[in-house]
Amino acid sequence: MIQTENLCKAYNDLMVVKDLNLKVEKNDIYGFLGPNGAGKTTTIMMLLGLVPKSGGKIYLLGNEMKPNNVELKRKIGVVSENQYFYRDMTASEYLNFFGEIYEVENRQKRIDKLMSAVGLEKEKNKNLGAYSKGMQQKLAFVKALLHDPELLILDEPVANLDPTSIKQIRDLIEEEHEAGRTVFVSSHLLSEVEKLCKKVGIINQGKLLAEDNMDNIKRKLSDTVTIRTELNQEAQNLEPVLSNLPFIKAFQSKENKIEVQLKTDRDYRKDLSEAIFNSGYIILSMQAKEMSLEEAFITITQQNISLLTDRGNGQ
Ligand SMILES: Nc1ncnc2c1ncn2[C@@H]1O[C@H](COP(=O)(O)OP(=O)(O)OP(=O)(O)O)[C@@H](O)[C@H]1O
Repeated sequence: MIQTENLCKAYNDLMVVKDLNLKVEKNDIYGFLGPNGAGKTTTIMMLLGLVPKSGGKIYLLGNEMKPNNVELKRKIGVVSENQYFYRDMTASEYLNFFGEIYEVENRQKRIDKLMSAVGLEKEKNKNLGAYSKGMQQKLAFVKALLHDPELLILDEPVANLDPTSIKQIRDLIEEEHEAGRTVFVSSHLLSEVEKLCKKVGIINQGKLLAEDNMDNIKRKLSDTVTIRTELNQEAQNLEPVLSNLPFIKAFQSKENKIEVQLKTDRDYRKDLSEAIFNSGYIILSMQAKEMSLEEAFITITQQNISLLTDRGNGQ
């Protein structure tokens, strides 16, 4: 759906995107992440043909992207940080204007459905000049989806939104994804990305450092997983038993709760349960404390760790 090969961008002598090899598959919801100034917006602008690239290739929907490829652009829906609106038009006039240009079938029905999905059904006759930032952003979503694009490219799509609106947009993205759309989304709101995206790409200083599904990224970053277990009685005799097991790297207990660090070369939870049970304890609950996307993001970007060495792309 989106593939870049050694994509580069230089402003004067400064390389801000360096040999970027992205791969977004059909029907992915792909989170494109990176610290401020990492090169996300520049990359998105190049994908859309709005900023010329300095080198490399871009393929969208299987075709090489050329800035004047109008047919290809029609298959893409875009929400960017700064949208331009005609302030004197009502939302309804604005959407009908674009609906006509895109030749959207059942236009009014589609507009009504999308406006109601983002909670703007009662605001459709209001002038856009009177729309708040959040309302403008939701309207940008409606416009992006109006023509049934195959690919959605979203740059900070929920930046101005309140929690209820964020959920409306998340639900809408999930619904559109289930209808077969591929979604490429850049956002600093990592809790949202974590809820929405299966796969993420992380860039830092213009270079791709990681591109994988979230679980693989977390696993690659950590050689242990923390398991918290609650037992039916105080864990006083367990330490000598568990500390001797080769798959346990650390152990601590307090009253009837224990916390162990398990190796991650395979899933050792069954082995742990058996060892605890054979020592005469009953497990009341067991939880894995997962690394959050935020922890993974900070580790990768602050230490500039590349998880891509196995892809042989030299990054
Ligand atoms: N028109 C421009 N001229 C010169 N340098 C630019 C221009 N646009 C962006 N840059 C530089 O390119 C780098 C990447 O910027 P970009 O906006 O792509 O980052 P970003 O990852 O989207 O950041 P943020 O999360 O802060 O929006 C930054 O160092 C920025 O200063």
